[in-house]
Amino acid sequence: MERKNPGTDFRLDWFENIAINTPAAERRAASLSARRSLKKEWQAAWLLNAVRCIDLTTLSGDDTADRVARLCAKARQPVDAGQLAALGGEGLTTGAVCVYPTMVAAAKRALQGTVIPVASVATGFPAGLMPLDLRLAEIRYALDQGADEIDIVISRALVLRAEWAALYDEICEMREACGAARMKAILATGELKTLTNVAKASHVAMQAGADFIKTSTGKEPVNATLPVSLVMLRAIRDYRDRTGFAVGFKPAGGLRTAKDALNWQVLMAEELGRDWLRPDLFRIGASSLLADIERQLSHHVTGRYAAVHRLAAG
Ligand SMILES: O=C[C@H](O)COP(=O)(O)O
Repeated sequence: MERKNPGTDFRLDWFENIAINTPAAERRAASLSARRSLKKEWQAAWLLNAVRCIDLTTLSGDDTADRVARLCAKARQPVDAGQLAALGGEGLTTGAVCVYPTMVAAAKRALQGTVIPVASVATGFPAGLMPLDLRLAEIRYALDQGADEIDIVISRALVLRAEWAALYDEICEMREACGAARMKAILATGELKTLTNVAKASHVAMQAGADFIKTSTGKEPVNATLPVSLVMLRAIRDYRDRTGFAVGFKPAGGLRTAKDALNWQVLMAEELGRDWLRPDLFRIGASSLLADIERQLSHHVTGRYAAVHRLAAG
């Protein structure tokens, strides 16, 4: 996957005066479903779109090559073929799979013959508490194994100490190590304390050349939330207005229900427009979301068959 965001010089003036009004962001996020209800007949299409944007993930201490192979089989055919045909979604795959660096080779083998990218976490995921040279070496290792995309973690301490230039320099080095591979910067928002920090870290990551900004590792006590996502999406919009570059967004961690998949897509559409709802600009990082989407899709298929039978019966 080719990267798109060349980054910029460090521009503190683009974000130093940002101050996010947390209650206002929370109110806006909380009123999402009241403002936008998706028509039932369109829900299956939105759910299928969510599937093609999923980074199907396994990041467990007991991962094995066999588990990764099963995950990849699911990525190739995420929804029952009969259901997909009934809904007009033939050929659908997930957006990518996401694994630890030592599982990349197994994932590449299992995905041979497809164009499904393999994303690898790196840089000492999830905490990132390793010397920088080791974190950079891990990126190079994952690429050597065949990773197409790299999900880096940022140093939370640099955010908490407001060392923005140091954060920028570190992410630039990671960006360079990633070469042509798409780089997603995990902000670990649940550990950044304030929404203002989330906004500022988003700007720094984009200026340093992140192709995506991602909310969470899935390992923090609080993972993806709608208020955090709202703030990140507005930072993406601001960066696009200043530079012309569209940076992608990846909510991740704790997204488990079809309703989550719909809510996050509606938020994206509201803040950035429907054009952003495609795998090169939107991914959902999730290990267990697909099961609920499948369940909900099967209701849509059943509903459609019931309607056809009613019509046939006359
Ligand atoms: O990047 C993806 C996350 O680690 C997935 O988190 P999850 O297991 O809560 O879905």
